[in-house]
Amino acid sequence: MAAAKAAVVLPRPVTFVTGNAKKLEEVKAIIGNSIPFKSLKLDLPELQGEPEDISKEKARLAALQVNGPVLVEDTCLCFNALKGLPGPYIKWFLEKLGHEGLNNLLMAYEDKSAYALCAFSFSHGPGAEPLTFLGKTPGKIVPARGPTDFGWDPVFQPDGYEQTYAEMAKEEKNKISHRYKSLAMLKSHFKEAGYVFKTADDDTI
Ligand SMILES: O=c1[nH]cnc2c1ncn2[C@@H]1O[C@H](COP(=O)(O)OP(=O)(O)O)[C@@H](O)[C@H]1O
Ligand SMILES: [Mg+2]
Repeated sequence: MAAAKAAVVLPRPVTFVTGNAKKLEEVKAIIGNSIPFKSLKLDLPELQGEPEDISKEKARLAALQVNGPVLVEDTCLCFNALKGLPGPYIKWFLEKLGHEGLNNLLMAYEDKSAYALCAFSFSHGPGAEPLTFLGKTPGKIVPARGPTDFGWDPVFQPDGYEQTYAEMAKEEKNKISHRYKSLAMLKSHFKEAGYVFKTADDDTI
C-alpha cells in the first residue's frame, strides 16, 4: 500500500500580489474563505511572451519578493481575427486606444470574436516551480455598453449573453468569467493538495 501523501506545510497564508483593486474585489467574491489569503499591492514587471510564461515568471518574482507562498494573476483579451492579439498587451492597448480604439482594431475584419483569458499562478515559495491555471471565456467585441469602472468590461460580450460583462450583475459575471474558471481550477487544486498553513500561534508544526 502506498504511504499516505504528507500534506505540504506552507509557512503562512498565500499572498495574492496585485495592483488592481477591481481584480481583488472579484477574487475575494469568488474565493470566499476557501483559500486563506491576504493581498499585497505590488506592480511586478511582466515579461513579454505567451500568457502562461508571463504568469509563471511573475509568480517566481513574487515568491522571491514575498519570501513565501504567492498567487499572481494576469489577464489577456485576445481577438481571433488578430491571432490572439492584443492578448497580454491589452492593458496598454486599452490605455492608449480606449474602448472605441479596440473596436476600430477589428474594423477591417468580419470576425469580431474574442476570448478573455485569465492565468493564475501559484508558487509555494522562492525557488518552487509555479503551477498555472488558465480560464477562458469566449465572446465578441462590441461598441461599449454599461458602466466603465473596470477595464474592457464594456466592450466584451460573452457568448450566450445579450449583455456585456459591464452590463451584467457582478454575481453573474463571477459565475461565467475567465477569472471564475481559472479560480475554480485553483480551488480544486487546493482541495486535492490539502495544504496545511502554519500560523503565528501555531509554530509547533
Ligand atoms: O475581468 C476584467 N474585465 C475587464 N478588464 C479587465 C479584467 N481583468 C483585467 N482587466 C484589464 O485588462 C488589463 C489586463 O492587464 P493585467 O492583467 O496586466 O492587469 P493589471 O496589471 O492591472 O493587474 C488591465 O487593463 C486590466 O484593468
Ligand atoms: Mg499586469
